[in-house]
Amino acid sequence: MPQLALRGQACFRKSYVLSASLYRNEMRRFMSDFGLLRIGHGHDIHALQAGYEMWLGGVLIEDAEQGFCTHSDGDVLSHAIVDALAGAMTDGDLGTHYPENDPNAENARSLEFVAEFAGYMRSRGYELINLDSFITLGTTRLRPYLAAIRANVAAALKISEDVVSVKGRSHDGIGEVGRGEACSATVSVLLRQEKSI
Ligand SMILES: Nc1ccn([C@@H]2O[C@H](COP(=O)(O)O)[C@@H](O)[C@H]2O)c(=O)n1
Ligand SMILES: C[C@@]1(CO)OP(=O)(O)OP(=O)(O)OC[C@H]1O
Repeated sequence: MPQLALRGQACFRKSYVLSASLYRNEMRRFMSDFGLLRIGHGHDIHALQAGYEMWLGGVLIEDAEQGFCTHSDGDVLSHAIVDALAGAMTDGDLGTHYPENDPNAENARSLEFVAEFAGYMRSRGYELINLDSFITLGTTRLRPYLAAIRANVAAALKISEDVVSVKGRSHDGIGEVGRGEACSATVSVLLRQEKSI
């Protein structure tokens, strides 16, 4: 069993017999060793339209015959990443930080939102432990692009590619994503908060 889980169990067992203040001390010690772990989820979906480009993780999907007709570049992966980070920090969502009526966000490269938001996250004392993601798209094979997307995301977040995963799914022709009418992304993140209680 990982050391973190063992320490957690020990804290829990002791909490039965220790007073509240001793329990708090134990938790303080646990958190100063490992920090507080926080999970975040992000999701986004955009319709696809002919005559528009498709950008995912800051990479132009050149094989895509349709793209996103949105305020920004519509990069669903980048949007879902910001939402996942904001969720883990309980700090609003994409639209709170990058409103749809903000002229600066018009035609923005959404990967820049990711880089900027990651800087904000660090300034608030959080560290990103790992990120896992899915892009779901029925029409265009993404595998040739996944390595470049992963590298872009890791660079924007200033973390190693070893802790970034970007996967593709087709949805087997089912629903609007499977039929190629839309493209979606889901993201999970784990953050460590350097904070004492
Ligand atoms: N747009 C996509 C979707 C999937 N892939 C790759 O194909 C594998 C099988 O996916 P299914 O959803 O069809 O079962 C998947 O693991 C990806 O590697 C892809 O490249 N582009
Ligand atoms: C990113 C923002 C802002 O430019 O615009 P869109 O590109 O429309 O994307 P969406 O995911 O619909 O909403 C979030 C908006 O805040």
